[in-house]
Amino acid sequence: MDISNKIRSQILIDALPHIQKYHDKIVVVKYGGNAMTNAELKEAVMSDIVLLSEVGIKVVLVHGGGPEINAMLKRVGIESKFINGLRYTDAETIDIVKMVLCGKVNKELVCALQLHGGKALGLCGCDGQMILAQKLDSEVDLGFVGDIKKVTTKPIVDALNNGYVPIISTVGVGEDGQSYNINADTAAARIASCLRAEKLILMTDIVGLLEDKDDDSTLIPQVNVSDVPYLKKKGIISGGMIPKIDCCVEAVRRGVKKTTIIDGRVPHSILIELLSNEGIGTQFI
Ligand SMILES: Nc1ncnc2c1ncn2[C@@H]1O[C@H](COP(=O)(O)OP(=O)(O)O)[C@@H](O)[C@H]1O
Ligand SMILES: CC(=O)N[C@@H](CCC(=O)OP(=O)(O)O)C(=O)O
Repeated sequence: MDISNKIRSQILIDALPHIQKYHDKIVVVKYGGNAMTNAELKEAVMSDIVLLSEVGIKVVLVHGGGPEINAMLKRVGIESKFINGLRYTDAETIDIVKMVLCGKVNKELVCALQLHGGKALGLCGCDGQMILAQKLDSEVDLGFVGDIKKVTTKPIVDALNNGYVPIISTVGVGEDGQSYNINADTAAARIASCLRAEKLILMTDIVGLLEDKDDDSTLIPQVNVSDVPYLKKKGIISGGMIPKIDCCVEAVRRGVKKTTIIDGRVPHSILIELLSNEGIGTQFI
């Protein structure tokens, strides 16, 4: 056997225990950032998800779409406004959020996965009252930004049990029928914990949690959630990483076995993380 065949077969053999570990288990992937806007990376994510489903892993895809919402708001002459990382969502904005997330982005992902031979079912938090929300109570009024009151997992579980990959956009519904805009990381973490998922993967545009956010060589591969307050106090976790890490902590505390932040700029990062001995990014335990 030449060396390249040896490497090829070793990679496949290495995948076996990981496939066995995750077989029939639920893995929630929050999809966003570069991996969603770059066509090549998007293709890689779609084929990864189809591969994982074909080997019996129950993948749930929760997607973002912040940049697409910004672009559409710009087209209709509305300025995007963020407060503490959350979009100020007035009556006009929630309409655009619904159109973009539940319409355009969600259906594009459903079609893309199907083009790769997968079976996808697009859902938003309003479907089957999957994400029951209420107005987020915050110091500054954020309009129709929602706080998750309850997740009904039946539509997701039914889709999985029928062989579909549920693709979820994070617009929730209030008891009065009002739609609410929910941050996709937050929703993914809550959905993962309600599903008692084996794993939550948050894709982002950085290698993971870094000791020094400007130096990729300072990756922290594993974090115990009890160390997070210390890391925050030391100023290691800042900016956009704060809500992301909070989601990881919440997911682990609520029973998700493993939560990992991975670099969505790396092609096939989901496969490397799930099915190789290496793993990538930062894992929270
Ligand atoms: N310790 C840290 N390690 C990595 N990134 C950090 C850290 N502290 C702050 N950040 C910042 O957080 C950003 C990731 O958050 P964000 O841009 O909100 O992600 P996303 O758009 O994927 O939701 C990084 O690009 C980086 O600038
Ligand atoms: C309340 C709030 O901010 N909602 C987000 C929902 C989409 C999202 O989270 O998309 P990314 O993951 O691409 O950032 C928004 O309106 O942009």
